[in-house]
Amino acid sequence: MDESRPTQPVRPPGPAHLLHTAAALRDLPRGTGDRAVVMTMGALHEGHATLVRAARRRVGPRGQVVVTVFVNPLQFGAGEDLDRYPRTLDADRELAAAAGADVVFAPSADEVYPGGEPQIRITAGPMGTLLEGASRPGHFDGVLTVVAKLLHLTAPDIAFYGQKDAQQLAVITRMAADLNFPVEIVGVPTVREEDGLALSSRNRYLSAPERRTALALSAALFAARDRLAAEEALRARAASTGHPAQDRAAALAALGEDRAAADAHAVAYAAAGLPHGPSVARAAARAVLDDAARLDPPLTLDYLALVDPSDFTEIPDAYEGEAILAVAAKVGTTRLIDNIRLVFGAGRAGPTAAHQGGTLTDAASSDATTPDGPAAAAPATPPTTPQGPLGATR
Ligand SMILES: Nc1ncnc2c1ncn2[C@@H]1O[C@H](COP(=O)(O)OP(=O)(O)OP(=O)(O)O)[C@@H](O)[C@H]1O
Ligand SMILES: CC(C)(CO)[C@@H](O)C(=O)[O-]
Ligand code: BAL
Repeated sequence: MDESRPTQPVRPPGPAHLLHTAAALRDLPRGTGDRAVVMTMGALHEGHATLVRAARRRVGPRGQVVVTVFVNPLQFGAGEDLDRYPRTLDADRELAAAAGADVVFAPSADEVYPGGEPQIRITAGPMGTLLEGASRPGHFDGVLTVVAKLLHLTAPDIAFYGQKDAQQLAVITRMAADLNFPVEIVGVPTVREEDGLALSSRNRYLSAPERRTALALSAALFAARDRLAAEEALRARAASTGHPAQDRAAALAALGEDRAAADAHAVAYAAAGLPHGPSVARAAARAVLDDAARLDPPLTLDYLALVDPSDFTEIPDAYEGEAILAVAAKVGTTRLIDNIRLVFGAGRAGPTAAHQGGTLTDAASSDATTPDGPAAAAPATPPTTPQGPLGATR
């Protein structure tokens, strides 16, 4: 290879190459580097762009980035928003190209399911029946079936998915490992609006008052994270003095903490040495969601769950390690989800965040210095511990 030859650009500037058929995709030359895929349902936003940039960065100028745009009927339940889901292919093509995509693959339903609904499907197993799977029966079977098909059609080396859809990322990671898909699955931290709302294509359904109410989802998660941080600090202070109850006032003053009820809870637990974190985190989040249920328009909670990232079962109070606090709720007719990663017990580390042009990106650890940086670039987590979503700091 002649190293002196320029390697960029691999694609002339302009909209990404648009392909509609499996045959056209099969004929697409692979180039000399890795191929990455970012699967979407379209109506692209900065969250998707972040995935595409992470993919481009990972494969480099010689690699190839394919974005799929397909609103998969199989993962929508009866009465869900399949028909009104936003379709904005021209704008998607522009956004994908600007973020570094070479190709947009936008097949029709007939192209993906030429024989109609497939008789044979992938099942998501027990994890697929919990949380999102409980609220949307069959959803993850539909997701995995189309993801498997799109992996076969696009034949990538690496596939990128957002941690905003934490359970989806977990079941896809599991499927790739359990069924020996020759692809690396990479999770990308959640991108948020400045005020905390996780970017989502469905946000465009929200009226201004509904959007204000919808802020309660992220606010609830941040409340849990902050309450946990305050409680940890109190416990550390109490432990360092050996007289927890007497030091309560000093500890609170040092922390600038003034929410009496939660403080009392934290200090009582600290003094008694009881298991603490999970119940405190749940209560803090629930308080915000309860308030939001009284707003106009109200938030209608579907679930708030604090789960083990390896199987999405609820964690016990004595739990230590990483957990996912996940929420789903409806505002008006719009159903939204969000989550953050929390760490309990000895392994607890402070959450971090990074700014990016009016959006915030949840970060996995203090070394996650760029919005879609190390966490996105890191290899996929082992199959039994899918990358959890991340504790956002605002
Ligand atoms: N805010 C976000 N941050 C990071 N990744 C995201 C974000 N929003 C979506 N993604 C990821 O983009 C990919 C495509 O998702 P999708 O097209 O369903 O977008 P969406 O915004 O989640 O849409 P919806 O509102 O329908 O849930 C998924 O891997 C998803 O997790
Ligand atoms: C992974 C996916 C593209 C499958 O339709 C979809 O569930 C999504 O956009 O998250
Ligand atoms: N973003 C997950 C796809 C869905 O809600 O159907």
